[in-house]
Amino acid sequence: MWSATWEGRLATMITVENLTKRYGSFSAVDDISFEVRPGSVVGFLGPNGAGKSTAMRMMTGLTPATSGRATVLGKAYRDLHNPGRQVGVMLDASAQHPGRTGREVLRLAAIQIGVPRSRVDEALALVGLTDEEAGRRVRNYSLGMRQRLGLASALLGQPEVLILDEPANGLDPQGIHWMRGLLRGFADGGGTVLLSSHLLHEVQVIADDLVMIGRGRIVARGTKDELLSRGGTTVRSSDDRGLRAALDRAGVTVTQTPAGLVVDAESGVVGRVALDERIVLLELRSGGSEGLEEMFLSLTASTSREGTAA
Ligand SMILES: Nc1ncnc2c1ncn2[C@@H]1O[C@H](COP(=O)(O)OP(=O)(O)OP(=O)(O)O)[C@@H](O)[C@H]1O
Repeated sequence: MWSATWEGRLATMITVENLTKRYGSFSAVDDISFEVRPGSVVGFLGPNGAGKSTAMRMMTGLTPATSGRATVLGKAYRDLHNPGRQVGVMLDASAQHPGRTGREVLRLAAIQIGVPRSRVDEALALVGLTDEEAGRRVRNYSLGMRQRLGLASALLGQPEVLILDEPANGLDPQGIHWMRGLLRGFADGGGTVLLSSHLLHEVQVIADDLVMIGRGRIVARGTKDELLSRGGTTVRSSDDRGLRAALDRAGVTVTQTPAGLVVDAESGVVGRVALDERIVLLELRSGGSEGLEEMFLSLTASTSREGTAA
C-alpha cells in the first residue's frame, strides 16, 4: 500500500512489496521489499545476475511479477496516466533504433509522450550531446553516448521519478562524475532516483539510501550513513554453521564472507545468540564500512553465473 502525508503528497515514490520473479524453479527475484522516499537517490546494488534488472523490469511493467507488487507514484506502472511524463526509465541503453539519429530518437519519443519539440534540444543539452553528435546515427554511437541518449530519453518528459539500470555503464571517469552531478541536481530539485549498479563505490558517492541484493534477495538496506557506520558485525566462531543457523532463527540477516560471518546486527546481539548456543567466539568486530564492503565482495564472489544457475 502506498501512503500519503497529511498534505496529500506521496510519502514514498516507489514501493516494492514482496516482489518475486521465478523462472521455473529458479528465483531471479525472491520476495524483495523496499521503499524510495521523495527527493532521494537510492542505489540498487548487487553483483552481476543478482536480479536488479529483473526487479526494475517488474517495476516498470515490462515483466510480470510471479507474486508481490511494485508501485510508482502510488500506482502500478501500467496504470499511470502518462508514464513517459511521470517516470523516466532507462533499462537498456543499447535498445535504441540503430538506424535513427539521436535527435530523431528523441523527437519520436517527444511525440509519443506529448512534449513540445523544443524539449528535445533541452534534453540533449542536459546530457551534453552536441548538435553534431545528435545528428549521427545511433549505430555509430559509443557506449557512453548511448548512455547519454538513454538519459536524455528518460529526462525528456520532465518526470518526477527516474528508474535507471546501470546508467554509469560505459562512461569514462569524467562522464561518471558528470552523471553524478546531474542525478544529484535532479534529486535536490525534488526528483527521485532509483539507480542500479554492480559497483559499491560508484553509488556510494551519490546515493542517500542503499538496497543491496544478492541471488535475488535483499541482504542489506538502509540509509547510506547508517549502513556505512554500522557496517554489520563480523564474527568468527568455533561453529560458524551452528551460529549462522541460530542467527537465522533469530531473524537476523547473515552473510558468509571469507573474513567470517557478516551479521546485520550489533555485536551484543551476536554475542548473546552465541552464548545461548554455547558457541565460542574467536573474533567479534563491529562498525566501519568494511562490513558492507566485505558483504558486497563476498556476494560478488559467490554470485558467479555458474553459482546462480545452481
Ligand atoms: N527470461 C529469463 N529466463 C530465465 N532466467 C532469467 C531470465 N531473465 C533473467 N534471468 C536470470 O535471472 C537472474 C537475474 O538476472 P538480472 O538480469 O536481473 O540480474 P542483474 O542483477 O541485473 O545482473 P547484471 O548486473 O549482470 O545486469 C540471472 O541469473 C539471469 O540469468
